[in-house]
Amino acid sequence: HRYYNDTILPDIASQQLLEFRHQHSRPIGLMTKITGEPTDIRDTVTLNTEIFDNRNFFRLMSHQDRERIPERVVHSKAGGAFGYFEVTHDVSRYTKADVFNEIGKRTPVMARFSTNRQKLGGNDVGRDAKAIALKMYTNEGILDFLTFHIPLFFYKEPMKFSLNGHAFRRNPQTTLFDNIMRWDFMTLRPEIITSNLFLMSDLGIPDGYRKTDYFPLHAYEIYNKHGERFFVKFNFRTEIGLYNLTNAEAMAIGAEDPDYFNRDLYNAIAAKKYPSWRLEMDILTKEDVKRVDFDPFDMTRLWRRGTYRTVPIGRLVMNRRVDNHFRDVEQAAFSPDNLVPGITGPVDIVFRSRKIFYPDAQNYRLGVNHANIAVNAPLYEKTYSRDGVAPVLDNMKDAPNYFPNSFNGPLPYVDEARPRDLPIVLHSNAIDLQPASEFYNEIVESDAHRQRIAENVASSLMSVVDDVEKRALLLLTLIDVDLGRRVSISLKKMKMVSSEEKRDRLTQCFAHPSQHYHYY
Ligand code: HEM
Repeated sequence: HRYYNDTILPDIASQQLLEFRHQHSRPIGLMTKITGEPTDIRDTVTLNTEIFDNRNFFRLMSHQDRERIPERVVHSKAGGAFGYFEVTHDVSRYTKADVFNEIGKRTPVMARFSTNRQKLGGNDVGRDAKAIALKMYTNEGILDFLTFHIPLFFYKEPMKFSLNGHAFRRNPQTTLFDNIMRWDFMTLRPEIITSNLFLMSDLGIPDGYRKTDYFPLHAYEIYNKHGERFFVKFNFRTEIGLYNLTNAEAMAIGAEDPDYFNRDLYNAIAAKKYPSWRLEMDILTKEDVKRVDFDPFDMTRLWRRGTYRTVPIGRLVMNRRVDNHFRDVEQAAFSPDNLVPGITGPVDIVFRSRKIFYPDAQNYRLGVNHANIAVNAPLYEKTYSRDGVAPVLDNMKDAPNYFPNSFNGPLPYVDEARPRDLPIVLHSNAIDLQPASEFYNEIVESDAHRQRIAENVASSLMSVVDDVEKRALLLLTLIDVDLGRRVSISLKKMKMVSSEEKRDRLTQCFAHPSQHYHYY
């Protein structure tokens, strides 16, 4: 705690303005219009003046009208930081990617830490997928990893992005999170249940962005300089350890400080407790892929233990706060398709659709030249793309704008090692509850944990109509009879609460919408 006059400032984040004044003992310069004209002090007020003659007023106000750009359709709320990635192990046997070769090599990175279902201004501590979007400024271009803190994805049918997104976000009339919508959709598309059981478990609310693992989820194809290919899943393992919040802790924190995750990230870096992760990859060879008895490209399931080997690659360390959130975090544009030689990328249908939709969203949100915004810019770039809305930077000046040309415009190179064909992956559309059952029986470590999952599920079923509830109980029983039984008993107990108490609960739950809505 620091004192300022009589005010106690609770943490480093609250001292940001004091820090600024500490660094600048005098005003940092003359105030100007955005065109640079110095502002006369008479133009800083309009009272009793002719407003149209004010040389400052219109530029200032019309700029404010345009301060907001569209928020991301998902992962709207976030914090960010800069840092580096350092190679600790030689993985050149598996990939020729320059960024992962040469022990000790450091690559600058930027990360955006977000929560999936909250809008800007929402509550960080919701029971929700947390994410890191990581941008590596490598010598061979930008390499992005978009990750979730749970190790599998909601669905394998990309069309579900929009429809699942609607069902799990806000009711279009009430604007509330709506458990009927969620359970209706989930029971009609049961593959979504596995990732949601993860979210209902103790792993569902990590204690801040630093204290959890992150997974890019897809099986990526990578190749070495001899053209040999491997299929890998990358994992970012937190070095500080896994810590989660209980429902009660999350409720209490969320009521006090909905920005708990962003505050923790900011304060930790300021206090030099740098968040860090070990990057490793689980590897299957081409032959393994043919041999295993599950679909390794299906993002709704985990690779079965014992079928792959894990190899460490390096360390990710976030050691610098962003100076300006809008400039560096809101304007950041990530795409899983930002890849480098040595990493061909994922081959599944979800990835193939993501390739299209990230640049599409960013062309809308930031404009077609979003790669020219400082935070997105690669170390080196020479293209034949031209013009469009700002920023165009030098727009490749007077270089030829067509290709091929005989006038020394930029030339392509030959990557001898790059595989010539991509594997074609066809997925089964059968409903497979095995991943959910595996999670419940093999990954969840104790009966007490199974009981907490059942109670979280039951709590979310409290406000669901009978026919959907029946379908949900049937689905849970099909996953595992014990899960169905536990949820059913918990639900009955919760419903037996006297009607007066029940009214109180509901009142509370509306007063703290996070209890039944955000937390699921
Ligand atoms: C069909 C599948 C998916 C589609 C169509 C999709 C689409 C999108 C879109 C349109 C955005 C907003 C981009 C922007 O405005 O800059 C976004 C953000 C994001 N997505 Fe996905 N997504 C999909 C699956 C996934 C998966 C599997 C992951 C994680 C492994 C993921 C992680 C993220 C993250 C972390 C962000 C936030 C990026 C940021 O911080 O700017 N998404 N997604």
